[in-house]
Amino acid sequence: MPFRSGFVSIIGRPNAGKSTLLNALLGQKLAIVTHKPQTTRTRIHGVLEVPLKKKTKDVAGRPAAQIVMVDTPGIHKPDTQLDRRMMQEVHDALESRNAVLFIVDVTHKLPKVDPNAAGPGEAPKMKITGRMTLSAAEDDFALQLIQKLDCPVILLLNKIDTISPAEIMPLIAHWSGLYNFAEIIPISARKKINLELMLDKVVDLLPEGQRYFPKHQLTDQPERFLVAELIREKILMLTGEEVPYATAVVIEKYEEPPPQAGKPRAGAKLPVTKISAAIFCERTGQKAILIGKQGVMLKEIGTAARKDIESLLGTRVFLELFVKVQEDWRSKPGFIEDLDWRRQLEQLAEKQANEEE
Ligand SMILES: Nc1nc2c(ncn2[C@@H]2O[C@H](COP(=O)(O)OP(=O)(O)OP(=O)(O)O)[C@@H](O)[C@H]2O)c(=O)[nH]1
Repeated sequence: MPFRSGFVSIIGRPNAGKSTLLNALLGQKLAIVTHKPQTTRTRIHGVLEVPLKKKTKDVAGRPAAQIVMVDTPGIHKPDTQLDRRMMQEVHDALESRNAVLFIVDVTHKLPKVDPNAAGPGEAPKMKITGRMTLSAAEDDFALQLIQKLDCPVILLLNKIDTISPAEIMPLIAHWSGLYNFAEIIPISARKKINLELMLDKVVDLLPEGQRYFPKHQLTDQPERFLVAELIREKILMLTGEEVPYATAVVIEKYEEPPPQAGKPRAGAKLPVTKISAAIFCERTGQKAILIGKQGVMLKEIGTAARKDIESLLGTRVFLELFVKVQEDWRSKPGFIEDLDWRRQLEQLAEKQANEEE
């Protein structure tokens, strides 16, 4: 069977489980996951190698494939310049895709379909009331987005580990009335339920083609930016209210250990990666929270992040964290552009070229 390849974007509203799905498929933590909405800020490419499944009497078989998965920020109504940037990331991720996975959280209450809201020939609109307002508006917004796409969309009903099987059928009926999905698959990203089935269906939708990335490359995002995300994840987990949303992390120094000749001796200490990172917040009050009494919070963030970074890099890590105030950075397009890891990568390359001249 000829090899297949293609780009597949994962979209859905905040907290639907996009990053959990990406990590579950890749078998490695690539995207940060927290219970707080809007954890993911930029597009992340995860490169997934899907092995050939031989056809047998009971199994339909599947060609081998490379799926470039694109995780996106949650679809939400933009309030700040940063939100607008995040939504631009979603739009970009939907450009020229082979397929889209639209993921919804089955624990959210269903919005009602309003038969009078749509004109003749238009897609049904949802009736949005009371406490469902925000989440339903976000699903509605997502539906409007996918209606403009010309690639197949698979609906993933995520978190089925939290509901009874009897509750699944009404959900399928509800969603199939709203859009002509290529497939509707109930899954649990956390418990890895139905992910193989989902991969079979995705590969089915891909064209024949060669790999976009080398076989063992897991992501297009260099390690130093994954490191920044791991630090941001700890801030999201350990601080509350506005602080996580007003925080950005920039790696200022990243010194990898020199390459080791030959295999390390048994019992030898691992080499050290030296990393300095700036944590930007918007106000001095937030800075005080991030540092904590006698630096306790910053120490906790650093210790937790260091452990994860060490397991990502496979080295020991010396991590220095600094907290800096950049007033209202979420409203400053220039600063937000500079935070984009692709932009930082360009700047680093320029700096390196200048140093070499
Ligand atoms: N019970 C259950 N929880 C899940 C499942 N998938 C994700 N979650 C949880 O839902 C929360 C949000 O998951 P994320 O993967 O960060 O969601 P996201 O859609 O990437 O969120 P944003 O980055 O905010 O857009 C986390 O607490 C996950 O552990 C699932 O299949 N079952």
